[in-house]
Amino acid sequence: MWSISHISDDRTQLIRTTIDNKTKPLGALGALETLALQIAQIQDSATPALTKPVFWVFAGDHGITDEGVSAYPKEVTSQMVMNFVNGGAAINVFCRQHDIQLYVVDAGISSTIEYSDKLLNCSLGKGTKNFLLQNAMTSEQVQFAFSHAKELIAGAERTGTNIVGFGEMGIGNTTSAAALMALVTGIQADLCVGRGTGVDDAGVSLKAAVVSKLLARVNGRLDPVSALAAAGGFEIAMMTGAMLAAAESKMVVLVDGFIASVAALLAYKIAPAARDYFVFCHASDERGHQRLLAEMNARPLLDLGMRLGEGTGAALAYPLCQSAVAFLNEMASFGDAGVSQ
Ligand SMILES: O=C(O)c1ccc[n+]([C@@H]2O[C@H](COP(=O)([O-])O)[C@@H](O)[C@H]2O)c1
Ligand SMILES: Cc1cc2nc[nH]c2cc1C
Repeated sequence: MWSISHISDDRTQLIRTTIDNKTKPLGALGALETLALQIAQIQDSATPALTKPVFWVFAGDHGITDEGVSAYPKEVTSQMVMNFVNGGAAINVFCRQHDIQLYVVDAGISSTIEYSDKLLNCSLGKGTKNFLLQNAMTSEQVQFAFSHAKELIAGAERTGTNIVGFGEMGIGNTTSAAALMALVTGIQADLCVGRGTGVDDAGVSLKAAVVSKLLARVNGRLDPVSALAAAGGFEIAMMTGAMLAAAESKMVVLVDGFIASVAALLAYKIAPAARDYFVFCHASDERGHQRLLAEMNARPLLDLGMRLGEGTGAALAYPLCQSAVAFLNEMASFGDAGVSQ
């Protein structure tokens, strides 16, 4: 289904030399140098440009909330969707600040809402099933999620977008994400769960027990698509598909926090070359995130103690991508500036 090629190595030496010849001590722009090289490789160009950034916030409800795994009621998912539509959430603020186009996607929330050009209907159902009792969704729903996501990316590509970010909103989704992480990596349940929206120690233990029960129900590890069917969220399945589709279209993919990184892990397990297109934007405060990033050998750009989701960490990293491209294109070399090397 996916045709994703590794990023080009053709110009790597040329770009490295260009970066090293800029008027700065060798390596002094640190992670920004790695980022500039990655973007240049993605675009197979020594003079990359970022055009028409687009973010999507995928929202979905989770049957696992019946187990009391979140600090907030599940109604908050739909209420926050209206907040996104009205422009009042953190992600709205950061997208406005950085001129990023933002769309909200109903991936499968339980309430009925009015769709518009900014609130898109990709609903796969009125929330997932409680994954302790049965699979969260069917494998057909996973495939629908992937094809909806592919269409969203194709639409953005047609309008000239080459950098995208994905956020999510779903009360209960840190438990779903932790379950997916455990299912595809084999990492033990208590290392995958965290406080999410702010549960106490007993809540964290409950989440670990929920994930352990799920592992017992499905008899251990699963491939990424089966894992999504077993314990996924509609928004996580759609983010996974969108990351794969964006990699297929050679876009820069801004990866947000814990839940988005689980989607990135699934995408990477489905098509390892997709990893080349991922910019890991921030280290979330969610406990399993460091361990998850290590699975992908990822070093995040920012560490701000954030744990909000919505794509907020990714939006904050967008100007760093702009800076990386700008220094590569605009900084003088030692030769140009007459500075001794
Ligand atoms: O992105 C993160 O790292 C992150 C970490 C903790 C919580 N969240 C957000 O909080 C919600 C899920 O938390 P919970 O406790 O309901 O599982 C969901 O809407 C996520 O966007 C997000
Ligand atoms: C208010 C609120 C906003 C959020 N945004 C993403 N997850 C969230 C969870 C809550 C509870």
